Amino acid sequence: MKLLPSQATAPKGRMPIAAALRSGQLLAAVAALVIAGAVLVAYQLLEIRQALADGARVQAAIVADSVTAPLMFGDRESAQETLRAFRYAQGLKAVGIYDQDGRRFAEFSYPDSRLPLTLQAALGERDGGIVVKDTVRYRGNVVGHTVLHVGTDRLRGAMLRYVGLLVVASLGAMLVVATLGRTTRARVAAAERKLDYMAHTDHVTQLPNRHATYARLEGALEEAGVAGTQVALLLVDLDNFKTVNDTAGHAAGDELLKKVAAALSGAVRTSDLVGRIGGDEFAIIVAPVPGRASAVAIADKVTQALRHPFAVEGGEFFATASVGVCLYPDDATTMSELVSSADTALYHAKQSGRNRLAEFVPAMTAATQRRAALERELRRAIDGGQLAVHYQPQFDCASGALLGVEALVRWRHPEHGPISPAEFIPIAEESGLIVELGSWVLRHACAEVAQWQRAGGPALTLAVNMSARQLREPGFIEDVTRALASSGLAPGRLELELTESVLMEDVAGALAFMQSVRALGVRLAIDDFGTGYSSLAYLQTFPINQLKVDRSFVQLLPQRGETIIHAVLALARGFGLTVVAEGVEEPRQLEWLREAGCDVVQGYLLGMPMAADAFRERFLEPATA
Ligand SMILES: Nc1nc2c(ncn2[C@@H]2O[C@@H]3COP(=O)(O)O[C@H]4[C@@H](O)[C@H](n5cnc6c(=O)[nH]c(N)nc65)O[C@@H]4COP(=O)(O)O[C@H]3[C@H]2O)c(=O)[nH]1
Repeated sequence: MKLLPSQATAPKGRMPIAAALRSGQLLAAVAALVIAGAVLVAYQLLEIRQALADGARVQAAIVADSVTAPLMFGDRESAQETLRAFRYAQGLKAVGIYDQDGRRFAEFSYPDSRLPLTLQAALGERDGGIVVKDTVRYRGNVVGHTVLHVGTDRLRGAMLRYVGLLVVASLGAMLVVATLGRTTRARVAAAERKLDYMAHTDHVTQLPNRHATYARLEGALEEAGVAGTQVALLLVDLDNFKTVNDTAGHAAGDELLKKVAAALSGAVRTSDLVGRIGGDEFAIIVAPVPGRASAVAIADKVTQALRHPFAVEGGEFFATASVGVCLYPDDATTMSELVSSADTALYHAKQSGRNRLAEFVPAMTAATQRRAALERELRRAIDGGQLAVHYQPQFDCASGALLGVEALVRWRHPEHGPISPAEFIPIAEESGLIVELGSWVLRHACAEVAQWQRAGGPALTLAVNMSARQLREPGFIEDVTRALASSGLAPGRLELELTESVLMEDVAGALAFMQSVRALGVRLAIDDFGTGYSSLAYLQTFPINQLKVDRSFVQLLPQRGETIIHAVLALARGFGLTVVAEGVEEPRQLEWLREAGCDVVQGYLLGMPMAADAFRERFLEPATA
């Protein structure tokens, strides 16, 4: 299944930013409007009430000024006439005049708002309205009082209009805010979707990235745990992706990855998930899977899908893959265990030759752990003085004279004791440590062999093994030059041994490398000859000096293997090369080789690989004594 990044990633229980923003903004806007509205309404209420009271006070004062005479002369009619002018006054409920003793003298009022008979009662009576009083004086003496009673109906009406206006204004403002907010939110949501996509998608292949793939695996395991079903995890590692990147460039590498992603997606069902979890590593999750046989069948389909060449800019490339298969819950019960077991199976698939698939079996774990530990410790061993070079003598087959030595690296682990090069050299090759290790062996052996000669020993040829990785290392030729210069060993005394498979991996590269080596005057030999698949035509092209017949042929002698060795010897003579037979363990093998005309011999019969001191003692000191 192509994982939709948004699906894969929306974390449970978390509100997306846009939604949170939307509800938060709305609440804040409503709260702000309610508070501001309440403050404005309260303020307006006080203002209007104050204005009504002020107006009533002015009117009371006017009445007081105009009723002095009627009061003094007891002219109720004139007073009444004066008050009648208030029939047009808006909001007024009653206006009255009281004499100096506080008795009602005259009044104008509406029927339901009659003023009481006494001033005291009139001042006490408010009925929610506003009551104001003024004093009527004549030459400083109080002659009466005026009282005005103003209703608050107008106040209510004004407030209702004001609140209505406020609500309309607020709704308008909210509409504007909502329109602007919708645009902002749409932008935020789009940015959020983009971020989410980028965070969970591999930008080269557009497949779910490592994070999204493992999130999906976690979900699949949870579901399988509940439903009681099985999940298969397939880890797919491209075999030679680095070479494509190195030789054709990163653009071609990216294009190849895209095509591989499409091929993988095409090889599985749409309900399965394909993700890219590393540079050249993909993961396939099949959930649910009926059983182990189905998982292996899918893995097989995946390797088949990558068996054809892919056309990318810069040529056609093979992107064969190794696949590790692991099943939940049979092989692992947790996600990390499942991933690590699938990784172990992948490692074993690679070990057993590329373009393979391997199912996880528990026995794999111990071997892989040891390998990982050895890789870690080998790094320390190179600088930590745990390595040594041992020397195995090589002799002239006819005369028996010592001609040279082969340098063979040894690792004495502080806890595990000696570890075989057959175990740690492949680890060093895979991890790239071989570059550092090989250059240490080269420097060390050149210095030691040159020193023997300076001490009076014979001029020996030094054979040093080389791995494919060193051949591709740009600084290797400088390493050789430096080792020769610092040791003083003559270039013609150094011989680099390359295996057939190393040469055939990249013929053009190997040829260029060999020409640079030969230009230094250093010799070249093909190691383990006969075990690879060298085309004889290349023997003519490669500037080599010597063939080393593999010990598996020598050990068949004298009853079997004769034909092959005769053929090798004839071939070498034809091309002007010398032949070394390695692995000579028995006198009759030596005898046979001598009679057949082999040039050089090496093997336990003639001398085991030994430490420098032991070698000097046995082979050099008699000569220098
Ligand atoms: N059965 C038998 N074996 C014999 C006899 N004579 C020699 N041998 C063994 O055969 C191997 C010869 O080395 P190789 O084919 O280059 O194979 C080497 C070589 O490929 C690699 N190697 C060792 N040292 C280095 C090194 O410094 N650099 C690199 N790149 N590879 C190395 O490790 C391989 C194994 O090395 P060793 O364990 O030292 O094993 C050595 C040596 O001890 C014999 O008569 N009988």
